Amino acid sequence: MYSTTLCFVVDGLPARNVLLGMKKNGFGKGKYNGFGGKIEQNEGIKAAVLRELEEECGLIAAEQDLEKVGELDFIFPEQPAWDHDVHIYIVKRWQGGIRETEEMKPEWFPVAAVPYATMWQDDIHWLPQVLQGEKIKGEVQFAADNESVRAVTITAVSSF
Ligand SMILES: CNc1ncnc2c1ncn2[C@@H]1O[C@H](COP(=O)(O)OP(=O)(O)OP(=O)(O)O)[C@@H](O)[C@H]1O
Repeated sequence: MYSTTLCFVVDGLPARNVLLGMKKNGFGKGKYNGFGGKIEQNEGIKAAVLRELEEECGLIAAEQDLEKVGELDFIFPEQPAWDHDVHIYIVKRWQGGIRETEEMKPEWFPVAAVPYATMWQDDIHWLPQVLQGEKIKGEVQFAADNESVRAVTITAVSSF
């Protein structure tokens, strides 16, 4: 099981608008998502969040501006090499401007128009709560197609 980060840039919490990126290559290609990726060996989680944020959309943030809002395990029973966990963060303050990169094409969405149909199918089970300002923990199990959700347990937590 490997570990990843996922960061949502918002204009406040509860959010009115959220920055998502269309992933252009690799795992999740063709889907909108927050910014993130694998945590490297000996890298701190927050350092990984900031590195991926800048690599994928050009924004620069500081560790003290990252708010942890979720922890999920993604389980792929038919493809166990894909099992991973994700540390989910929100950022409300940043520097620099958004730019399209080789990995992602960033785009702002009103929270009421988040394109869930073009995102990982688990997202609709927890991202609305996160954008409302809740913190969540849970596990998602994917079906044989490695896309549809077979089972999901999400619980609200008061802090991390
Ligand atoms: C299965 N359901 C899922 N639902 C929501 N988000 C998901 C996800 N599965 C992966 N994610 C996120 O997608 C990014 C992939 O990153 P990923 O391409 O693996 O990382 P990284 O950029 O280091 O890798 P490569 O350079 O392409 O190998 C990373 O933020 C990860 O948390």
